[in-house]
Amino acid sequence: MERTLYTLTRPVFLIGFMGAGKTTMARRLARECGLICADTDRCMERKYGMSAKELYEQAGEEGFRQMEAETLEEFVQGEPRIIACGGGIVMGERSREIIRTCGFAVYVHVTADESAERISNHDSRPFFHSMESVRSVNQVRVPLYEELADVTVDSSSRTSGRMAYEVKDILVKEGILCPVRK
Ligand SMILES: Nc1ncnc2c1ncn2[C@@H]1O[C@H](COP(=O)(O)OP(=O)(O)O)[C@@H](O)[C@H]1O
Ligand SMILES: O=C(O)C1=C[C@@H](OP(=O)(O)O)[C@@H](O)[C@H](O)C1
Ligand SMILES: [Mg+2]
Repeated sequence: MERTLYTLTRPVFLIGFMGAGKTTMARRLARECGLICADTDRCMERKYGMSAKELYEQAGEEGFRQMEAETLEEFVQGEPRIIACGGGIVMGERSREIIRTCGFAVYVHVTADESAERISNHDSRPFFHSMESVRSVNQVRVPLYEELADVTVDSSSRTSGRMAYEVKDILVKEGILCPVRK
């Protein structure tokens, strides 16, 4: 039996705190629907030859946000795709503008505590040196995620597979994800 393939009418941005499952869900959703997916971190890692955390440490907050904005700009110029954004992308004004004006934003919600439980290697992300730091960074960002969100999905007690189905349904209902053939 042939599966249904889909096309996107607009780029879809997955936003939310580290550990929300944006990267995992973007891949699942893309595989499930036959779509292209992209990840700001993976793209920057390929381009600059180092991990996102190393890039963050080397470029600093401002430099890293600038690189993210440039990456988003490239993504939105191409064919619409599912875009897993780095958790701090909302700290960049240019990135917020792109997310607000160029597509549909799905806020994948996770609590700071759940995020810390999921990320087994705390050395792989900035800000994970203490729970106070994780909580305070999250607190600053939540209003920005909420402001940009076209829709919010809760990742608590849900597998990435279930989340991908939930987001797929939402995107179909919103007319953003359209079946192309049986
Ligand atoms: N829905 C989920 N429930 C539990 N753990 C998850 C879920 N989605 C992803 N994870 C795990 O959490 C960690 C971070 O996932 P990732 O997709 O990299 O998140 P993000 O890109 O939002 O930082 C990974 O170890 C991943 O396997
Ligand atoms: O929140 C942040 O500032 C960051 C989140 C990470 O992405 P994920 O949200 O995909 O983990 C990555 O961009 C980098 O380590 C910085
Ligand atoms: Mg990610």
